[in-house]
Amino acid sequence: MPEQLLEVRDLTVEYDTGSRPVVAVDHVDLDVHAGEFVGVVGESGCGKSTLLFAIAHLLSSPAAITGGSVRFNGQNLVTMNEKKLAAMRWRDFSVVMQSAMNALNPVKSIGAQFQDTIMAHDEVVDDGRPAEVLRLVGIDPIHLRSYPHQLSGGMRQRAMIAMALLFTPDLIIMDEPTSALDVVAQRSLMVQIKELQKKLGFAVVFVTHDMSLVSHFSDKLVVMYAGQVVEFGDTRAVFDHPEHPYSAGLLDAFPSIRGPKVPLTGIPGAPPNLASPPPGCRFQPRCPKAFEDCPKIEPELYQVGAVQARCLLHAPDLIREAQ
Ligand SMILES: Nc1ncnc2c1ncn2[C@@H]1O[C@H](COP(=O)(O)OP(=O)(O)OP(=O)(O)O)[C@@H](O)[C@H]1O
Repeated sequence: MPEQLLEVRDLTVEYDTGSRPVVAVDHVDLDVHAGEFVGVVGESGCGKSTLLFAIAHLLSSPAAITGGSVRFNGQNLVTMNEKKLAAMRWRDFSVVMQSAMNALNPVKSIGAQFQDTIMAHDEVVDDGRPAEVLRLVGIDPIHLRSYPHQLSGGMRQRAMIAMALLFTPDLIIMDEPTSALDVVAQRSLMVQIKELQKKLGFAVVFVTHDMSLVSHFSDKLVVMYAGQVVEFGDTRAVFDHPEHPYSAGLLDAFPSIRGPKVPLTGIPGAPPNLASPPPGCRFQPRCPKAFEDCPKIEPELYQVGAVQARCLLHAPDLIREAQ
């Protein structure tokens, strides 16, 4: 078993809205091992981005971590001071956000921005490193002299990934890094991220709406619903046999590129307001398998074979009662 890199325990994040807080991340546990590719999926508003921001300690008001820990290489990022965190960001873990390509400074060349990142750390970096990381992501190093507007969207996104690789971190956190690109550019960037990951050995936590992307690229899958993890396990196991009706619904809502043509069903209704989630299981108002206990009992994450699922269908006590 590779070493444990990231250990998230009981992590809770709330947005202070003045009235009832919005609990966007609710007691989430997550383990990431060295070199692993973990996909995080779920509908819009289920807390995926908030979880990533919380892990990287990049949340700003009105969001705040109200409980839990994020241990990275054994150190708790939640209680770490900003100076220590700043030294770790880029060097030990980097973050590539959804609109990363717009995160580049428009009035500075790519090379100058790479230098700024290097200068912000005490690490000694080889002079040739900026050119090397650009080459790694398939961009001619001549573009170190280019300004962001001189690059295409895909190239800017690649440049951000190159920046994330400057110090070869142990972990790269990515929030839909390919969503602004066309399908062809999206695929080629994903293939490249995967190849780099294999070559350089970093772990990835990757948020996406796109089930086909995670099916091809991630080792482990986290399915989130209404701020909670509802299923976690090997991607293949979840795809072959989803144990939570929400995971099954998500899978049925996406077309298979190569598989047989089947009608897409989708999930009726919409995710709940996280300031006042429904009682019991949060998915029960939309669940095709809901039964009388579902609005009454809050399910835990139950071990079901190789995966974990937050569904009363797998609650050991209820299964025993039903027998
Ligand atoms: N500033 C805010 N104030 C109050 N609630 C917020 C705020 N920002 C986000 N939220 C709520 O937090 C929840 C989680 O949002 P988040 O952006 O993390 O979800 P997501 O799964 O990443 O969505 P998407 O896929 O659309 O990016 C949502 O219900 C959202 O309404």
